[in-house]
Amino acid sequence: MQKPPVNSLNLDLLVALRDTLVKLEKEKCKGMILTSESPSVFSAGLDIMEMYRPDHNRARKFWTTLQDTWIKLYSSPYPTVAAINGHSPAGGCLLALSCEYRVMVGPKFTIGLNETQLGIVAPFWFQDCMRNAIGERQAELALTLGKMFSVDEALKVGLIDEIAKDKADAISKAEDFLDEQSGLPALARSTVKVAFREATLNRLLKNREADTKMFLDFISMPKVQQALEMYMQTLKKK
Ligand SMILES: CCCCC/C=C\C/C=C\CC/C=C/CC(=O)SCCNC(=O)CCNC(=O)[C@H](O)C(C)(C)COP(=O)(O)OP(=O)(O)OC[C@H]1O[C@@H](n2cnc3c(N)ncnc32)[C@H](O)[C@@H]1OP(=O)(O)O
Repeated sequence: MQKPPVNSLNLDLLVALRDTLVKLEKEKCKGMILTSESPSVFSAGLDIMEMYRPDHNRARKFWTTLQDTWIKLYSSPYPTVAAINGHSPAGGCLLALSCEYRVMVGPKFTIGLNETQLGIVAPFWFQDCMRNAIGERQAELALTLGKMFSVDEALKVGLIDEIAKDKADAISKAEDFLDEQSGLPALARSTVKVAFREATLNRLLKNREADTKMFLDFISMPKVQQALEMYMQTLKKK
């Protein structure tokens, strides 16, 4: 990802990500490493400006493109690794959680689904991804608190799989994971992957329109708009 300054996921970046994932699958990609060009941010999550005083049609397109991107990434037949070389809050954490393996550069960055802290709610499929990675108990704690994990905490709870000392080390560890996968029969590998992920995927696939409506209704609430405005101001003042 290369959208300065913080790889916030706006409609344009989501379209680019989705189209890349479609292309990789078509071209029978053997494996993908998702990382960031920024030295300190993997992705700042959803672009707040897409949710603040939105145009209804654009907001709908934004959300359905996010759903498409997640479905493609989460169900990709080829192996996927997130080389998390910077902070990874909210939607950034979702991208990392949707890969099969996570290597994060330590020690100073943070990762987590922090939505509760912002007065918004992580959608059920964000929550499912966290639950699948760290288990029911830890996911409930993390999501109710909107906890941002340090790299050490993330490893301990199973949110990431390995710590790297810098980006090059993270890429090298990610390549080791892909090398290991490349020795396996591809169809057997992807069938097992999709079987593990099917229930989570189907939950969104069967409820896409309801999920979209919930998002649109949620961001139309004056209280949510107020919370987003205050949050944007805090970020800008900083
Ligand atoms: C009741 C029923 C409910 C049902 C629920 C149904 C639906 C749910 C509805 C909605 C859910 C929506 C889900 C949202 C998930 C998200 O992803 S929300 C986004 C959360 N992201 C964050 O909280 C991260 C915020 N950013 C940061 O913490 C920091 O920027 C950083 C990533 C740690 C980097 O810090 P750094 O110091 O390097 O940079 P700056 O903070 O100075 O930022 C630079 C620049 O970028 C702007 N910016 C940062 N983050 C965002 C963002 N997410 N979107 C837009 N813009 C962002 C920041 O304002 C600075 O701008 P500048 O001052 O103009 O340079």
